[in-house]
Amino acid sequence: MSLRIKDVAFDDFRSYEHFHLSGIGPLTVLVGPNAVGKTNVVEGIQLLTAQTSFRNPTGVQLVRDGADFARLHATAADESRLLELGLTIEAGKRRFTLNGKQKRTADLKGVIPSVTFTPDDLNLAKGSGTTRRNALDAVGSQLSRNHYLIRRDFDKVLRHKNSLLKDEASPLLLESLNDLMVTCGAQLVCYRAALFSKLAASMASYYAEIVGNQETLSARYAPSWLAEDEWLDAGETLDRDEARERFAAALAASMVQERARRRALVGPHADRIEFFIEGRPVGVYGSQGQQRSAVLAFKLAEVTLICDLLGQQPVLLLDDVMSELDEQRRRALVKFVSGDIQTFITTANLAYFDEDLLAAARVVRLPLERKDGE
Ligand SMILES: Nc1ncnc2c1ncn2[C@@H]1O[C@H](COP(=O)(O)OP(=O)(O)OP(=O)(O)O)[C@@H](O)[C@H]1O
Repeated sequence: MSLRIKDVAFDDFRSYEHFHLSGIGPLTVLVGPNAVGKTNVVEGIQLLTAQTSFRNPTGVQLVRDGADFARLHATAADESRLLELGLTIEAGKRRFTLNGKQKRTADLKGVIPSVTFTPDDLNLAKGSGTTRRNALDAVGSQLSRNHYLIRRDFDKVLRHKNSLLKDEASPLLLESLNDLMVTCGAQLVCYRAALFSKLAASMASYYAEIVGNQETLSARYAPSWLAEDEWLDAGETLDRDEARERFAAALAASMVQERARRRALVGPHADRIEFFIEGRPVGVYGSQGQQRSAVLAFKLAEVTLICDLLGQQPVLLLDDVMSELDEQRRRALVKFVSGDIQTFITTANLAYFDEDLLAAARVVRLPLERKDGE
Protein backbone atom coordinates (compact mmCIF):
# COMPACT_ATOMS: atom_id res chain seq x y z
CA MET A 1 0.00 0.00 0.00
CA SER A 2 1.22 3.53 -0.81
CA LEU A 3 2.07 6.18 1.71
CA ARG A 4 -0.79 8.58 2.28
CA ILE A 5 -0.87 11.96 3.89
CA LYS A 6 -2.69 11.89 7.22
CA ASP A 7 -2.05 15.31 8.57
CA VAL A 8 -0.75 18.71 7.36
CA ALA A 9 0.14 21.79 9.36
CA PHE A 10 1.52 25.17 8.36
CA ASP A 11 2.79 28.04 10.49
CA ASP A 12 3.33 31.47 8.99
CA PHE A 13 3.05 30.06 5.50
CA ARG A 14 1.52 32.39 2.86
CA SER A 15 -1.80 33.70 4.27
CA TYR A 16 -1.84 31.23 7.18
CA GLU A 17 -0.65 32.05 10.66
CA HIS A 18 -1.70 28.52 11.59
CA PHE A 19 -3.34 25.83 9.48
CA HIS A 20 -3.89 22.28 10.61
CA LEU A 21 -5.84 19.53 8.93
CA SER A 22 -5.80 16.09 10.47
CA GLY A 23 -7.48 12.75 9.78
CA ILE A 24 -7.01 13.22 6.03
CA GLY A 25 -8.55 10.48 3.91
CA PRO A 26 -8.42 9.53 0.23
CA LEU A 27 -10.41 12.47 -1.13
CA THR A 28 -10.51 15.99 0.29
CA VAL A 29 -12.42 18.85 -1.32
CA LEU A 30 -11.36 22.28 -0.07
CA VAL A 31 -14.07 24.83 -0.73
CA GLY A 32 -14.17 28.52 -0.02
CA PRO A 33 -14.41 32.00 -1.50
CA ASN A 34 -11.72 33.62 -3.62
CA ALA A 35 -8.44 34.48 -1.88
CA VAL A 36 -9.34 32.45 1.21
CA GLY A 37 -6.16 30.37 0.87
CA LYS A 38 -7.21 27.25 -1.08
CA THR A 39 -4.28 27.39 -3.51
CA ASN A 40 -1.95 28.07 -0.60
CA VAL A 41 -2.90 24.67 0.87
CA VAL A 42 -2.23 22.94 -2.45
CA GLU A 43 1.08 24.76 -2.76
CA GLY A 44 2.10 23.77 0.77
CA ILE A 45 1.39 20.10 0.09
CA GLN A 46 3.22 20.30 -3.24
CA LEU A 47 6.25 21.83 -1.53
CA LEU A 48 6.32 19.07 1.06
CA THR A 49 5.92 16.27 -1.46
CA ALA A 50 7.56 17.42 -4.72
CA GLN A 51 9.92 19.95 -3.08
CA THR A 52 8.76 22.53 -5.61
CA SER A 53 5.83 24.84 -6.23
CA PHE A 54 4.02 25.42 -9.50
CA ARG A 55 4.01 29.14 -8.67
CA ASN A 56 7.84 29.29 -8.63
CA PRO A 57 7.85 31.59 -5.63
CA THR A 58 10.82 33.15 -3.90
CA GLY A 59 11.35 32.10 -0.31
CA VAL A 60 10.20 35.52 0.85
CA GLN A 61 6.82 35.17 -0.88
CA LEU A 62 6.18 31.89 0.94
CA VAL A 63 6.64 33.37 4.41
CA ARG A 64 3.59 35.12 5.83
CA ASP A 65 3.93 38.91 5.67
CA GLY A 66 5.58 40.14 8.85
CA ALA A 67 6.85 36.70 9.99
CA ASP A 68 10.51 35.63 10.06
CA PHE A 69 10.09 32.08 8.87
CA ALA A 70 7.50 29.56 7.74
CA ARG A 71 7.18 25.97 8.90
CA LEU A 72 5.33 23.25 7.02
CA HIS A 73 4.76 19.75 8.25
CA ALA A 74 3.02 16.61 7.04
CA THR A 75 2.64 13.12 8.43
CA ALA A 76 2.31 10.27 5.96
CA ALA A 77 1.74 6.63 6.70
CA ASP A 78 1.09 3.24 5.19
CA GLU A 79 0.56 -0.05 6.98
CA SER A 80 4.12 -0.27 8.22
CA ARG A 81 5.69 3.20 8.00
CA LEU A 82 5.13 6.60 9.52
CA LEU A 83 6.99 9.50 7.89
CA GLU A 84 7.28 13.07 9.07
CA LEU A 85 8.00 15.57 6.30
CA GLY A 86 9.14 19.03 7.31
CA LEU A 87 10.09 22.25 5.58
CA THR A 88 11.36 25.47 7.10
CA ILE A 89 11.65 28.55 4.93
CA GLU A 90 13.79 31.29 6.38
CA ALA A 91 15.80 34.17 4.86
CA GLY A 92 14.91 32.87 1.39
CA LYS A 93 16.34 29.39 2.14
CA ARG A 94 14.39 26.13 2.23
CA ARG A 95 15.40 23.40 4.63
CA PHE A 96 13.73 19.99 4.31
CA THR A 97 13.60 17.32 6.97
CA LEU A 98 12.48 13.69 6.97
CA ASN A 99 11.69 12.21 10.36
CA GLY A 100 13.40 15.20 11.95
CA LYS A 101 16.67 14.77 10.04
CA GLN A 102 17.78 17.42 7.57
CA LYS A 103 17.75 16.17 3.97
CA ARG A 104 18.91 17.45 0.63
CA THR A 105 16.18 18.04 -1.94
CA ALA A 106 17.56 15.26 -4.14
CA ASP A 107 17.24 12.73 -1.31
CA LEU A 108 13.52 13.37 -0.96
CA LYS A 109 12.65 12.88 -4.61
CA GLY A 110 10.07 10.15 -4.99
CA VAL A 111 9.50 9.58 -1.26
CA ILE A 112 5.94 10.87 -1.57
CA PRO A 113 5.56 12.20 -5.11
CA SER A 114 2.71 14.45 -6.17
CA VAL A 115 1.04 15.54 -9.37
CA THR A 116 -0.41 19.03 -9.43
CA PHE A 117 -2.95 20.21 -11.96
CA THR A 118 -3.85 23.91 -12.06
CA PRO A 119 -5.46 26.16 -14.67
CA ASP A 120 -1.94 27.33 -15.64
CA ASP A 121 -1.24 23.81 -16.88
CA LEU A 122 -3.34 24.57 -19.94
CA ASN A 123 -0.11 26.17 -21.16
CA LEU A 124 1.23 22.65 -21.57
CA ALA A 125 -0.79 22.47 -24.77
CA LYS A 126 -0.75 26.03 -26.00
CA GLY A 127 2.39 27.47 -24.39
CA SER A 128 5.98 27.35 -25.52
CA GLY A 129 8.23 24.28 -25.60
CA THR A 130 9.84 25.45 -22.35
CA THR A 131 6.63 24.64 -20.48
CA ARG A 132 6.58 21.09 -21.84
CA ARG A 133 10.30 20.51 -21.28
CA ASN A 134 9.98 21.72 -17.70
CA ALA A 135 6.92 19.53 -17.14
CA LEU A 136 8.76 16.48 -18.47
CA ASP A 137 11.79 17.16 -16.28
CA ALA A 138 9.53 17.75 -13.28
CA VAL A 139 8.08 14.25 -13.74
CA GLY A 140 11.55 12.81 -14.27
CA SER A 141 12.86 14.57 -11.17
CA GLN A 142 10.26 12.93 -8.98
CA LEU A 143 10.99 9.55 -10.52
CA SER A 144 14.75 9.73 -10.33
CA ARG A 145 17.12 11.81 -8.24
CA ASN A 146 19.67 11.49 -11.09
CA HIS A 147 17.27 13.15 -13.50
CA TYR A 148 16.77 15.96 -10.99
CA LEU A 149 20.52 16.40 -10.40
CA ILE A 150 21.48 16.29 -14.06
CA ARG A 151 18.84 18.87 -14.99
CA ARG A 152 20.09 21.10 -12.18
CA ASP A 153 23.70 20.72 -13.35
CA PHE A 154 22.76 21.35 -16.94
CA ASP A 155 20.96 24.59 -15.99
CA LYS A 156 24.12 25.80 -14.25
CA VAL A 157 26.33 25.02 -17.25
CA LEU A 158 23.84 26.69 -19.59
CA ARG A 159 23.74 29.86 -17.49
CA HIS A 160 27.51 29.95 -17.46
CA LYS A 161 27.75 29.43 -21.22
CA ASN A 162 25.19 32.14 -21.94
CA SER A 163 27.10 34.60 -19.80
CA LEU A 164 30.35 33.72 -21.60
CA LEU A 165 28.66 34.19 -24.98
CA LYS A 166 27.27 37.52 -23.85
CA ASP A 167 30.75 38.61 -22.76
CA GLU A 168 32.19 37.45 -26.10
CA ALA A 169 34.55 34.98 -24.41
CA SER A 170 37.25 33.22 -26.44
CA PRO A 171 36.35 30.17 -28.59
CA LEU A 172 38.77 28.11 -26.48
CA LEU A 173 36.87 28.85 -23.30
CA LEU A 174 33.57 28.12 -25.03
CA GLU A 175 34.87 24.80 -26.33
CA SER A 176 35.83 23.66 -22.87
CA LEU A 177 32.37 24.58 -21.60
CA ASN A 178 30.83 22.71 -24.53
CA ASP A 179 32.57 19.56 -23.25
CA LEU A 180 30.81 19.98 -19.91
CA MET A 181 27.57 20.71 -21.71
CA VAL A 182 27.85 17.47 -23.67
CA THR A 183 28.53 15.44 -20.53
CA CYS A 184 25.40 16.47 -18.67
CA GLY A 185 23.28 17.48 -21.68
CA ALA A 186 23.53 14.13 -23.46
CA GLN A 187 22.62 12.30 -20.26
CA LEU A 188 19.61 14.58 -19.74
CA VAL A 189 18.41 13.95 -23.29
CA CYS A 190 18.74 10.17 -22.77
CA TYR A 191 16.70 10.37 -19.55
CA ARG A 192 14.09 12.47 -21.31
CA ALA A 193 13.81 10.14 -24.30
CA ALA A 194 13.36 7.07 -22.08
CA LEU A 195 10.76 8.80 -19.94
CA PHE A 196 8.98 10.39 -22.86
CA SER A 197 8.49 7.12 -24.72
CA LYS A 198 6.49 5.79 -21.76
CA LEU A 199 4.65 9.02 -21.04
CA ALA A 200 3.64 9.50 -24.68
CA ALA A 201 2.15 6.01 -24.96
CA SER A 202 0.12 6.44 -21.78
CA MET A 203 -0.95 9.95 -22.77
CA ALA A 204 -2.22 8.72 -26.15
CA SER A 205 -4.31 6.03 -24.52
CA TYR A 206 -5.82 8.43 -21.95
CA TYR A 207 -6.58 10.91 -24.71
CA ALA A 208 -8.45 8.25 -26.68
CA GLU A 209 -10.43 7.38 -23.56
CA ILE A 210 -11.31 11.01 -22.80
CA VAL A 211 -12.58 11.71 -26.33
CA GLY A 212 -14.31 8.34 -26.71
CA ASN A 213 -11.84 7.15 -29.39
CA GLN A 214 -13.00 9.92 -31.72
CA GLU A 215 -9.48 11.06 -32.61
CA THR A 216 -5.86 10.22 -31.87
CA LEU A 217 -3.17 12.12 -30.08
CA SER A 218 0.52 11.56 -30.58
CA ALA A 219 3.17 13.18 -28.41
CA ARG A 220 6.60 13.60 -29.97
CA TYR A 221 10.06 14.49 -28.79
CA ALA A 222 13.11 15.70 -30.70
CA PRO A 223 16.56 16.44 -29.30
CA SER A 224 17.82 19.83 -30.51
CA TRP A 225 20.32 18.28 -32.94
CA LEU A 226 17.56 16.87 -35.15
CA ALA A 227 16.27 18.91 -38.10
CA GLU A 228 13.00 20.85 -37.77
CA ASP A 229 10.86 18.10 -39.29
CA GLU A 230 12.60 15.17 -37.56
CA TRP A 231 11.36 13.49 -34.37
CA LEU A 232 12.25 10.42 -32.39
CA ASP A 233 10.03 7.50 -33.34
CA ALA A 234 7.36 6.42 -30.89
CA GLY A 235 9.04 4.38 -28.17
CA GLU A 236 12.54 5.25 -29.38
CA THR A 237 15.18 5.73 -26.69
CA LEU A 238 18.75 6.95 -27.10
CA ASP A 239 22.12 5.38 -26.60
CA ARG A 240 24.30 7.68 -24.47
CA ASP A 241 27.42 7.46 -26.63
CA GLU A 242 25.48 8.26 -29.77
CA ALA A 243 23.74 11.15 -28.00
CA ARG A 244 27.12 12.53 -26.90
CA GLU A 245 28.51 12.30 -30.41
CA ARG A 246 25.55 13.93 -32.08
CA PHE A 247 25.27 16.65 -29.47
CA ALA A 248 29.02 17.44 -29.69
CA ALA A 249 28.83 17.61 -33.50
CA ALA A 250 25.82 19.93 -33.36
CA LEU A 251 27.57 22.20 -30.86
CA ALA A 252 30.69 22.41 -33.02
CA ALA A 253 28.58 23.17 -36.10
CA SER A 254 26.69 25.98 -34.37
CA MET A 255 29.64 27.65 -32.64
CA VAL A 256 29.87 30.53 -35.15
CA GLN A 257 26.15 31.17 -35.00
CA GLU A 258 26.05 30.97 -31.21
CA ARG A 259 28.86 33.52 -30.96
CA ALA A 260 27.11 35.81 -33.44
CA ARG A 261 23.78 35.61 -31.60
CA ARG A 262 25.52 35.57 -28.21
CA ARG A 263 23.40 32.79 -26.75
CA ALA A 264 23.40 29.00 -26.59
CA LEU A 265 21.26 27.63 -29.41
CA VAL A 266 21.81 23.87 -29.20
CA GLY A 267 21.13 21.64 -26.19
CA PRO A 268 18.36 20.18 -24.09
CA HIS A 269 16.99 23.70 -23.51
CA ALA A 270 16.10 23.72 -27.21
CA ASP A 271 14.69 20.17 -27.46
CA ARG A 272 11.22 20.05 -29.00
CA ILE A 273 8.18 18.42 -27.43
CA GLU A 274 4.93 18.67 -29.32
CA PHE A 275 1.46 17.15 -29.02
CA PHE A 276 -0.35 16.38 -32.28
CA ILE A 277 -4.01 15.58 -32.81
CA GLU A 278 -4.66 13.83 -36.09
CA GLY A 279 -1.17 14.92 -37.10
CA ARG A 280 -1.60 18.64 -36.39
CA PRO A 281 0.06 20.48 -33.48
CA VAL A 282 -2.53 20.97 -30.78
CA GLY A 283 -1.07 24.30 -29.65
CA VAL A 284 -1.67 25.90 -33.03
CA TYR A 285 -4.59 23.96 -34.49
CA GLY A 286 -6.34 22.47 -31.48
CA SER A 287 -9.62 23.79 -30.13
CA GLN A 288 -9.75 24.82 -26.48
CA GLY A 289 -11.47 21.52 -25.73
CA GLN A 290 -8.80 19.49 -27.52
CA GLN A 291 -6.08 21.38 -25.69
CA ARG A 292 -7.75 20.69 -22.36
CA SER A 293 -8.10 17.00 -23.19
CA ALA A 294 -4.42 16.83 -24.13
CA VAL A 295 -3.39 18.42 -20.82
CA LEU A 296 -5.70 16.16 -18.84
CA ALA A 297 -4.25 13.14 -20.67
CA PHE A 298 -0.73 14.34 -19.80
CA LYS A 299 -1.61 14.64 -16.12
CA LEU A 300 -3.30 11.25 -15.93
CA ALA A 301 -0.32 9.69 -17.73
CA GLU A 302 1.98 11.37 -15.22
CA VAL A 303 0.11 9.77 -12.31
CA THR A 304 0.13 6.36 -13.98
CA LEU A 305 3.82 6.54 -14.78
CA ILE A 306 4.71 7.42 -11.20
CA CYS A 307 2.61 4.51 -9.91
CA ASP A 308 4.19 2.11 -12.41
CA LEU A 309 7.80 3.19 -12.05
CA LEU A 310 7.97 4.01 -8.35
CA GLY A 311 5.43 1.56 -7.01
CA GLN A 312 4.18 4.47 -4.91
CA GLN A 313 1.04 6.39 -5.79
CA PRO A 314 1.47 10.14 -6.07
CA VAL A 315 -0.76 12.55 -4.22
CA LEU A 316 -3.00 14.30 -6.75
CA LEU A 317 -3.48 18.04 -6.23
CA LEU A 318 -6.21 19.60 -8.35
CA ASP A 319 -6.34 23.35 -7.91
CA ASP A 320 -9.52 24.90 -9.23
CA VAL A 321 -9.53 22.81 -12.41
CA MET A 322 -13.12 21.58 -12.36
CA SER A 323 -14.36 24.98 -13.55
CA GLU A 324 -11.92 24.77 -16.48
CA LEU A 325 -13.22 21.42 -17.73
CA ASP A 326 -16.47 20.64 -19.48
CA GLU A 327 -18.79 17.80 -18.48
CA GLN A 328 -17.03 15.10 -20.54
CA ARG A 329 -13.54 15.94 -19.25
CA ARG A 330 -14.77 16.38 -15.70
CA ARG A 331 -16.25 12.89 -15.89
CA ALA A 332 -12.91 11.47 -17.06
CA LEU A 333 -11.14 13.17 -14.19
CA VAL A 334 -13.72 12.15 -11.61
CA LYS A 335 -13.50 8.54 -12.79
CA PHE A 336 -9.79 8.68 -12.17
CA VAL A 337 -10.10 10.45 -8.82
CA SER A 338 -12.61 7.89 -7.63
CA GLY A 339 -9.88 5.26 -7.84
CA ASP A 340 -7.23 4.72 -5.27
CA ILE A 341 -5.18 7.91 -5.67
CA GLN A 342 -5.17 10.24 -2.67
CA THR A 343 -6.57 13.51 -3.97
CA PHE A 344 -7.03 17.10 -2.83
CA ILE A 345 -9.33 19.31 -4.89
CA THR A 346 -9.94 23.02 -4.40
CA THR A 347 -12.96 24.87 -5.64
CA ALA A 348 -14.96 28.01 -5.04
CA ASN A 349 -18.10 26.24 -6.17
CA LEU A 350 -19.31 22.77 -5.23
CA ALA A 351 -21.83 22.85 -8.08
CA TYR A 352 -19.06 21.51 -10.36
CA PHE A 353 -19.05 18.23 -8.44
CA ASP A 354 -21.54 15.46 -8.77
CA GLU A 355 -23.21 14.01 -5.71
CA ASP A 356 -21.37 10.70 -5.83
CA LEU A 357 -18.03 12.42 -5.67
CA LEU A 358 -19.10 14.66 -2.82
CA ALA A 359 -20.52 11.70 -0.94
CA ALA A 360 -17.13 9.99 -1.13
CA ALA A 361 -15.21 13.12 -0.18
CA ARG A 362 -14.46 14.98 2.98
CA VAL A 363 -15.55 18.53 2.24
CA VAL A 364 -13.47 21.07 4.14
CA ARG A 365 -14.73 24.62 4.21
CA LEU A 366 -12.19 27.42 4.32
CA PRO A 367 -11.52 29.42 6.38
CA LEU A 368 -11.16 26.50 8.77
CA GLU A 369 -13.21 26.44 11.85
CA ARG A 370 -11.32 24.85 14.66
CA LYS A 371 -13.41 21.67 14.58
CA ASP A 372 -12.43 20.98 10.91
CA GLY A 373 -8.78 20.72 11.65
CA GLU A 374 -8.47 19.41 15.17
N1 LIG B 1 3.41 35.74 1.96
C1 LIG B 1 2.11 36.02 2.16
N2 LIG B 1 1.71 36.61 3.31
C2 LIG B 1 0.40 36.90 3.53
N3 LIG B 1 -0.57 36.62 2.66
C3 LIG B 1 -0.23 36.03 1.50
C4 LIG B 1 1.12 35.69 1.19
N4 LIG B 1 1.15 35.14 -0.04
C5 LIG B 1 -0.12 35.12 -0.47
N5 LIG B 1 -0.96 35.66 0.45
C6 LIG B 1 -2.40 35.84 0.34
O1 LIG B 1 -3.04 34.61 0.11
C7 LIG B 1 -4.27 34.89 -0.57
C8 LIG B 1 -4.40 34.03 -1.78
O2 LIG B 1 -4.54 32.74 -1.39
P1 LIG B 1 -4.87 31.61 -2.47
O3 LIG B 1 -4.14 31.88 -3.73
O4 LIG B 1 -4.65 30.34 -1.78
O5 LIG B 1 -6.41 31.90 -2.68
P2 LIG B 1 -7.54 30.94 -3.28
O6 LIG B 1 -8.45 30.58 -2.17
O7 LIG B 1 -6.92 29.83 -4.05
O8 LIG B 1 -8.26 31.96 -4.23
P3 LIG B 1 -8.91 31.80 -5.70
O9 LIG B 1 -10.18 31.02 -5.51
O10 LIG B 1 -9.18 33.23 -6.06
O11 LIG B 1 -7.89 31.15 -6.56
C9 LIG B 1 -4.23 36.31 -1.05
O12 LIG B 1 -5.10 37.07 -0.25
C10 LIG B 1 -2.80 36.71 -0.84
O13 LIG B 1 -2.66 38.07 -0.54
